[in-house]
Amino acid sequence: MTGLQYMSGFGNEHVSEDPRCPGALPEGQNNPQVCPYGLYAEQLSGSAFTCPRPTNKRSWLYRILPSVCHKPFKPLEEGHLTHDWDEIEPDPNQLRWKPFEIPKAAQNKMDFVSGLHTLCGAGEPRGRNGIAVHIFVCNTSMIDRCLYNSDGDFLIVPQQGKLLITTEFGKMLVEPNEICVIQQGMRFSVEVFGETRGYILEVYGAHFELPDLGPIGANGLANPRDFLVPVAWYEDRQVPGGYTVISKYQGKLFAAQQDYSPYNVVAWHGNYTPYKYHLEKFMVINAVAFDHADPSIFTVLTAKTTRAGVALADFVIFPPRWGVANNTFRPPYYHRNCMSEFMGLIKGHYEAKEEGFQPGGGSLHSMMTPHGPDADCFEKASKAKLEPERVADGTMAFMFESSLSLAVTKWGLQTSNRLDKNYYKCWEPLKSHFNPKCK
Ligand SMILES: O=C(O)Cc1cc(O)ccc1O
Ligand SMILES: [Fe+2]
Repeated sequence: MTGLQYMSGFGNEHVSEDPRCPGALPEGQNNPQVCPYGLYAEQLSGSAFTCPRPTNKRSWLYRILPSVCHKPFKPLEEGHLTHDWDEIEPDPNQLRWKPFEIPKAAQNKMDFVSGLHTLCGAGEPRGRNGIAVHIFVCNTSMIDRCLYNSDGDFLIVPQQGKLLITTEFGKMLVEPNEICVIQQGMRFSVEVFGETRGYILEVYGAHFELPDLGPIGANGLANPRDFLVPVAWYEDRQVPGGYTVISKYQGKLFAAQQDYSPYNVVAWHGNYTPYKYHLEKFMVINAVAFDHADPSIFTVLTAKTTRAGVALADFVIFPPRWGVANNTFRPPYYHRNCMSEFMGLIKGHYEAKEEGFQPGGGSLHSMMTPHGPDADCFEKASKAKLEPERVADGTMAFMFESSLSLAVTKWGLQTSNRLDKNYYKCWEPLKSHFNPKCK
């Protein structure tokens, strides 16, 4: 498991062959009349054929059988996925969830697919414009079944437990404080090693990119070379009982049977791949004179819309760093935003809320819903001696920030039973300090 190899670079063109079959990649062309080792050639397109070069994405897979060899798809009643954003009346309140419960394997075996729960989202996969935030909780590995998402890309944030992810491109081990992206159409299976939980940002109709750096320059934030891509790995495995290929298609799950493992890609090349990234590698930038900088300085990845500077969704982290700003209220400011802010916590505490916001839980501050530091944080930070100080050591909070107005699902508001009904109370003790006679 630890011996896994990766190739490095964001969005690069890679070539990879399983070392058991040297020369499996055709030389100089994609579709020879007969491929080396008798393999089938299959293209996986991640962008329209005609996209301009910087956004054109595709990979060529050389496999034992083409993916088309399967029985018909049938609806699969499993998990708690939805993109029905009208299940329940809208709720503009500040929302906070206690850690989502992971079932015990002895009582309720759940794998990555059956443990998917949609929490909030907007838009829809058919129009190729939207996002969803899902929580996954599981205790069992996916055995002889794989998932692919026809609707969009999954950015997966494990919070508890490692994920050993087998993909058509090879294997990746993704631990808490790492993230991975499995893009539209890529088949994958998740092995787990105990009670496991995490968050997923799904985007329909866009792929994640590194943010532009503007005046920061040519380096910084998430550096391209720190993104890791798996190397080709295959198994030539017949599965007489039936292997189940699950497709998330137009928001619903469908299952098709086939009698072989889909991880039969002996070699591949291209720039459309899954990848992972360790959040500790993020080169943090912060204010070094005065004021609190907007959290966009912490953007790891962005899924853009066609409106300049407006993200379908940004993945933003709050990493350990130095706080040194003078004459400044250093925690996040009070805020009303034309974007939606979903936050999660991988470990530790979040500086604006020492209590109540826990690892494995979440919060949603919807469009224009006021939010900011709780009363305790305000009082402390208004009086703190402003020395250089480590902020967020040993912690990792993150935000999915979207230009869409997110609806919360019935599971989120009711069935999960994790909503913190007292969240609003954390601001109640804030009192007026106004004194017109004293500046
Ligand atoms: O806690 C939040 O709401 C996220 C957030 C953090 C920050 O540093 C500044 C603005 C902001 O919305
Ligand atoms: Fe905010």
